[in-house]
Amino acid sequence: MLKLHPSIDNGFPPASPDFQGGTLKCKCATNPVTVRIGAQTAHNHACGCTKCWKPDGATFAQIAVVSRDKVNVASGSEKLQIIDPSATIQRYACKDCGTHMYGRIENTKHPFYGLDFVHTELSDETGWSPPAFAAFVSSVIESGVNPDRMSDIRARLTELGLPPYDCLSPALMDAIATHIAKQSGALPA
Ligand SMILES: N[C@@H](CCC(=O)N[C@@H](CSCO)C(=O)NCC(=O)O)C(=O)O
Ligand SMILES: [Zn+2]
Ligand SMILES: [Zn+2]
Repeated sequence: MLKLHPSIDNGFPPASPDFQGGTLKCKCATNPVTVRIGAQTAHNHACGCTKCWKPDGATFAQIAVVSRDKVNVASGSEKLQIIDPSATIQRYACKDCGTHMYGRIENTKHPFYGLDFVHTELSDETGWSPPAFAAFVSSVIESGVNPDRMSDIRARLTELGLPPYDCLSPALMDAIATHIAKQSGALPA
């Protein structure tokens, strides 16, 4: 079977009603970085881009957003470093194991400002929002996936209930464009 991501390949449970979050833990056996997420996530998706963290051997990342005020580093903050300070999403990773613990947008004008990006499979809790689409699918080629595999990859994503897109989902792209149009004055604010 074509493997995309360990939390996606066998299907995924639905979100639990009233789920209140959980604790993300990096892969270090000792002194792990832990991050408390105090709310349910939204817009969970598989992401094929080169920037999102993927577990060993995975072709896709799984990534969701949550309000930045619900994200708190609980332990190991001294091990966190920003992978690329110039990136739109500043990804805080564990220096020792490389796991990305959260990604933060500091540009207050960005459509997603206020939302942090997190990988909920790093938590032991169940009940997180499941992935609902696949983003930046063509970008897996940038990581070395043979382009000849793309139709099988898209077919498998579709079979799993994750419509494949080469940027974000239409709903998110519309939300981004609406935000930009309101900023420019093309639409009323
Ligand atoms: N082809 C590029 C695409 C990278 C990209 O634009 N990634 C998106 C989605 S990440 C989560 O969905 C993005 O918003 N990136 C901003 C950032 O990473 O700072 C590639 O694969 O590298
Ligand atoms: Zn670690
Ligand atoms: Zn990504």
